[in-house]
Amino acid sequence: MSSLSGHPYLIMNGLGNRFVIIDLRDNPMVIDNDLAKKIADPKTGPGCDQVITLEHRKGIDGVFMGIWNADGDEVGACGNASRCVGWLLMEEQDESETRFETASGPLHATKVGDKRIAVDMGEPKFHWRDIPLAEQMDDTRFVDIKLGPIDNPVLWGPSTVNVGNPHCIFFVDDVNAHALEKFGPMIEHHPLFPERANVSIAQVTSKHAIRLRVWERGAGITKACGTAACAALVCAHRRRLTGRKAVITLDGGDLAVEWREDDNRIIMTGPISLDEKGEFGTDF
Ligand SMILES: N[C@H](CCC[C@H](N)C(=O)O)C(=O)O
Repeated sequence: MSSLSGHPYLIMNGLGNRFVIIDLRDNPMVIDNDLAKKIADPKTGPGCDQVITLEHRKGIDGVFMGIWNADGDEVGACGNASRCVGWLLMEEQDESETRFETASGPLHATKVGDKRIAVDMGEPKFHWRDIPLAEQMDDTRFVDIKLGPIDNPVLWGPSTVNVGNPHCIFFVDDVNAHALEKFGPMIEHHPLFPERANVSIAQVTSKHAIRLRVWERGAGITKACGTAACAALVCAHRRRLTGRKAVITLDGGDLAVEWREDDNRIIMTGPISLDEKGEFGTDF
């Protein structure tokens, strides 16, 4: 099994959501749980929220974007990293749009400005089996989740949605009034979510603006989460709290999200940043 020592990597971020991006197209290798954790942990590697790879995977045309959370688990979607990978491929191909694959399906990215990328994140899924939830819930706009030790009535009745990954969104009056670092992991690991969940608190400040804070599955509180921004917009619209377009303000900055009526697809637009070019040391 080839190692990563001496292999180059990029550090990129989307609104402070930090990624180590490794191009494995010329020397394919398996990133397992332990290696992903080692890369993501700043004590043992460059440190990041997610490890991202560019790969050629058997049976898949074009470039495949691999995604591993800091806890080492491989997942199917990462909105902020999708903008970064889209930008890298468009720079490489000298194009203003590009397509690439993920475990949750194909993505289409478009350059809409200098280091500003729009990604078509596909269609949301609301059926309880598609989130997935462990038991039948007929209205996933208001999920009856037993909060148990959290026991905070303000948090009752979150919305759930799958936007390539599972999300649970609590709508609150003030995002700063809730200890997300405490109840985030409890909901992430709640038995209602067999694949766990990304957990957000959303404060709707107008028909076209949402303030959002996120506890990411497998990564904890991050400065921004692109898929959570998409999840929050579609869930807010389903609850008649916003229109189909909104600016989502995360701790790290703003994303523009639109849930198109004509084709049911979610378009997420925001900045990217290339921060560093590095090389793995001999201990990899
Ligand atoms: N923690 C997420 C993956 C990364 C999502 C986030 N970084 C984004 O920008 O969407 C999950 O387990 O589904």
